[in-house]
Amino acid sequence: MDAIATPSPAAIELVALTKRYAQGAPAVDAIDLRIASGSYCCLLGPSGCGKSTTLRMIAGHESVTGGDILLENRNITDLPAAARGTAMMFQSFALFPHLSALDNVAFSLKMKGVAKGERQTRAQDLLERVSLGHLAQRKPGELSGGQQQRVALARALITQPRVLLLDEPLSALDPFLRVQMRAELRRWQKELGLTFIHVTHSQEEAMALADTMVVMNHGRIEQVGSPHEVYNAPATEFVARFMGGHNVIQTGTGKVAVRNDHLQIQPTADDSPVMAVPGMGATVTDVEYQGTYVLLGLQAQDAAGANGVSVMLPEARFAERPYALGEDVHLFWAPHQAHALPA
Ligand SMILES: Nc1ncnc2c1ncn2[C@@H]1O[C@H](COP(=O)(O)OP(=O)(O)OP(=O)(O)O)[C@@H](O)[C@H]1O
Repeated sequence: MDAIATPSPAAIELVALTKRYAQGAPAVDAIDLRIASGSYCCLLGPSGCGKSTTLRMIAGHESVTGGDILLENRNITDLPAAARGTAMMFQSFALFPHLSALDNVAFSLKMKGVAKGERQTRAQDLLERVSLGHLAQRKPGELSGGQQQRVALARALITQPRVLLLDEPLSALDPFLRVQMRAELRRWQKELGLTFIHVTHSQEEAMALADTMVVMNHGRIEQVGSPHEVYNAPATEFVARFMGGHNVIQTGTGKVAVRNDHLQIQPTADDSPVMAVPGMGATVTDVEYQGTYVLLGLQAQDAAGANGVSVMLPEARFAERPYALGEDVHLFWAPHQAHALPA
């Protein structure tokens, strides 16, 4: 007997979800999205693209203008935040400064009328789980940024959510701690087996964390895919430019995106044939040493005219044959490394 393939229920499904604040373009414009259960999803995009509004609608902190939100096939669009099965972790952690870590974590159980003994036991268990059991009596001001983040996580988890929503959770931390806490978030998500939906404007953060990246622009979704898929085959010019590390080049048959480590250069004086592959002439305008590689800025003549492009050369390759400012070069790439972009 043939089994009918039914996709496993998405943790979260958005159907034509729309938010309009006032006249003008909607902040979120009829987006459709399925987020797999137990996955780490990052909503990514520039300021104002609608990613926080999307997260707040999922959380129930923002009303919906149109469309639906499903959590494991249950329509939660009109449910109050506390009844949805989601929990939110905020940028500044939003901990109560006058309460101990334990009381911060137990707070929502107190609001629900759970008896003191039980709520303290559950809060202590969660603090142990994030390795903070020994600091349960400290106030937030007596904890490091990373420790505060763990308290915030424990506080979000105490309601036993199916989906954890994180709004720029790392942006208040200094760069060193941010990278460290990023690894912790990823580890927690895997250990807990929960679905995380994390809003960020940082491509690097999304690439490091996500199973699925959702790149947004002007209230719409430009691309959904794994970091590898999005980085290696940007679907649009916006994605190619926003992700960075790509050049958008106008060829005779349309625009293509080529990663800057996939562009190759050769001195114009060198007679080795490069004509079989797409390419063009260019002049070196910038040489930036970056450690493991050297980033060259070039002014190239593509089909649309002068175009600034960048080429990343491994340090050893540059050392073998350094390029100087003002030098004329051939710029070329392998056809399979160019991704056609829609006009
Ligand atoms: N309460 C509000 N009232 C009116 N307009 C709003 C409100 N909140 C957001 N907007 C507008 O909706 C659009 C999307 O905002 P949103 O906060 O979702 O973007 P974002 O991608 O999260 O940006 P950021 O990274 O700056 O937070 C923006 O144009 C913003 O100005």
